[in-house]
Amino acid sequence: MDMHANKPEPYDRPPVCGEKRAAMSNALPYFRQHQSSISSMDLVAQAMFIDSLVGDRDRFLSQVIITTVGGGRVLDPTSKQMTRVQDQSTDSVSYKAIMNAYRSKNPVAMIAGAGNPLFPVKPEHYFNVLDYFHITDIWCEATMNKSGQLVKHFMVRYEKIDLESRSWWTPKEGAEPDRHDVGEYVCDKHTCSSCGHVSKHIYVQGWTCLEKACHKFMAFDTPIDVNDLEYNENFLRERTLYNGPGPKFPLVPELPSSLPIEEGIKYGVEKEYKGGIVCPQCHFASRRLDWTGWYCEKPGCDFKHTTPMRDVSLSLIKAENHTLLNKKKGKFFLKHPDIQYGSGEISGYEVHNFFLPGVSGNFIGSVFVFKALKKTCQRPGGINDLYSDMQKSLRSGEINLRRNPARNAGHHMEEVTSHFSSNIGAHYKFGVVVKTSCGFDEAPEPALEALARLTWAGKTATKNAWMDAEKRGLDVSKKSMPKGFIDFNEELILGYFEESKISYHDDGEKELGPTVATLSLGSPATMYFRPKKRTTLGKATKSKKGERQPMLGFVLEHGDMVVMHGSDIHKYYEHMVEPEGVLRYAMTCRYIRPEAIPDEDRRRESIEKGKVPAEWKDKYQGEDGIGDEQESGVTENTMPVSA
Ligand SMILES: O=C(O)CCC(=O)C(=O)O
Ligand SMILES: [Fe+2]
Repeated sequence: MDMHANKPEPYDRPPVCGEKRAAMSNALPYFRQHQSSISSMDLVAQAMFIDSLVGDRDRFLSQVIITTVGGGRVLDPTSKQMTRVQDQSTDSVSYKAIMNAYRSKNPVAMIAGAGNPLFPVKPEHYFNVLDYFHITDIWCEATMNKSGQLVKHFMVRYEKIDLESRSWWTPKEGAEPDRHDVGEYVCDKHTCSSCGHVSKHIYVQGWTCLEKACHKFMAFDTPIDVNDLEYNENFLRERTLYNGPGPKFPLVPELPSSLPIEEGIKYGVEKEYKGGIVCPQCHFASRRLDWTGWYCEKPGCDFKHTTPMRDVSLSLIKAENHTLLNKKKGKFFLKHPDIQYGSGEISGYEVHNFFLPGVSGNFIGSVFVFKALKKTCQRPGGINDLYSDMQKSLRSGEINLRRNPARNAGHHMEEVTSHFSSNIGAHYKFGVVVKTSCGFDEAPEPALEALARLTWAGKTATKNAWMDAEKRGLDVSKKSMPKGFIDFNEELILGYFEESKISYHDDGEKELGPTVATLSLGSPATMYFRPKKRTTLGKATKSKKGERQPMLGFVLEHGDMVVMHGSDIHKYYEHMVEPEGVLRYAMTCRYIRPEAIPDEDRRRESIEKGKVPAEWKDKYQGEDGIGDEQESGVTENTMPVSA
């Protein structure tokens, strides 16, 4: 913000400001796009973000803003600057959205970035909502680029709709500059004798036809340098009577309401509760980072907004399951022929096992899906009770989940994960850094209950994978899939609101042990595995990026557990999970090898916090005591070899 150091203080504060683009997009319905400068709905511009890309004829005045229509520039490899090498197309989404907003007189919210050198005052934050504007002019002009090429591109003139109140981005001291009323100045227009097109007298150098197809386009009476064109003062001073529709959205949105939750219509985890808010105290845009509510992200502001959360009932979960299974046409598996498959029943679960091939002809890992039978969910102390305890622990704050930076941490383009998370036990980082909240000795009971179940599933899967492989004569990698099971020392709890998901990733930090086990609670989800790009596995998608089609996919229902056994799974494959419903939890246990943690303090802390209290270690032994004699009993009649 140094470039603004000598600028005056603003007259007022912006209606909305912020430091993160995502916070602005989350909080403002008219600015949903996370990247481009124009936000549109149904191809009509709703908001325009003006930041560092400004041209010589851009203006940032009190009531008028002139910019180029975004897009069409390319990076010049020598100057490292964005430049135009060809005429701007009228096919771009930006052009169409702006043209449609012009034709329908749609109000456009202007948002200015602190990267804009024309900012007339000193902005306090990076993102600043100015006001609603309407488009008064769109015209084509030509400029000479650095290579001496004449290129045509489009300019837009925006005028503030409310000409009465003083613009906040004018200097605090003195009268409002460039303030004019409708009718005070008029910019003259002329009709082209050649094409009949009417153009305003925009440049001080003289009138010219602005119809880009006309042979008199940009032809002036006297020879001029197109790069030296200046605006005719009357073009800047003219004010236009606005008679278009009112804005679709208020500039400052209201806080999400508790009413639909209290009235039993909503649960408080629907997508509208994952959006951002604008702090009514300081106008700062804040993201929903915490499970329990919104906490103003402006340092020093203590505003918080929470809405209640109702328990998501099992009957809703059942209905969601029904919808998803219908969509996936029943019991859904996507299985590539190179994947070896077997199924059976173990101790209250229907079990499906998939052996994943590596790149040298053998199998490098197994994915076990333990599908909980009805009685496994319904019995006292079963899955349904655990689900209900989870909801209680989250409501009370005993478990606190948070969304953490996934990309560009600390930068104004920072993006956080779609899900909320919390870590227990050893340190585990997988791209996203989730601070360890506590050790297992102080962990909340639902987390320990999940750990006990996952430990059993992990042990059962590890053992069965080998027995099954031997029985079927499959060549499996001993190195990737060790025979013994190593007790877990870490648990990651994830919470998904409606429309949250975890995109393709692998779990494989170098500290990661060979077994990863996840328990699903609540809304159903689909899980997919696909080979990584640089492998020779699977089939390519049509996308140019070289991505592969998924080789394995299945539905995860309430109470199901997935065990991935084999470190090379994370080397050759990535997985993603997409819930279909309003509320889902996933508790994942891993073994983090302390000796591989480079930082000594973290290593020591991981050893300490990763210790599981003895009473929880082998607490769960499957259902109905069937698993009591696991050593001999489980595998006999399970895992029949099938297609
Ligand atoms: O939500 C899930 O079931 C899986 C989550 C996951 O892949 C992870 O935590 O790494
Ligand atoms: Fe994962």
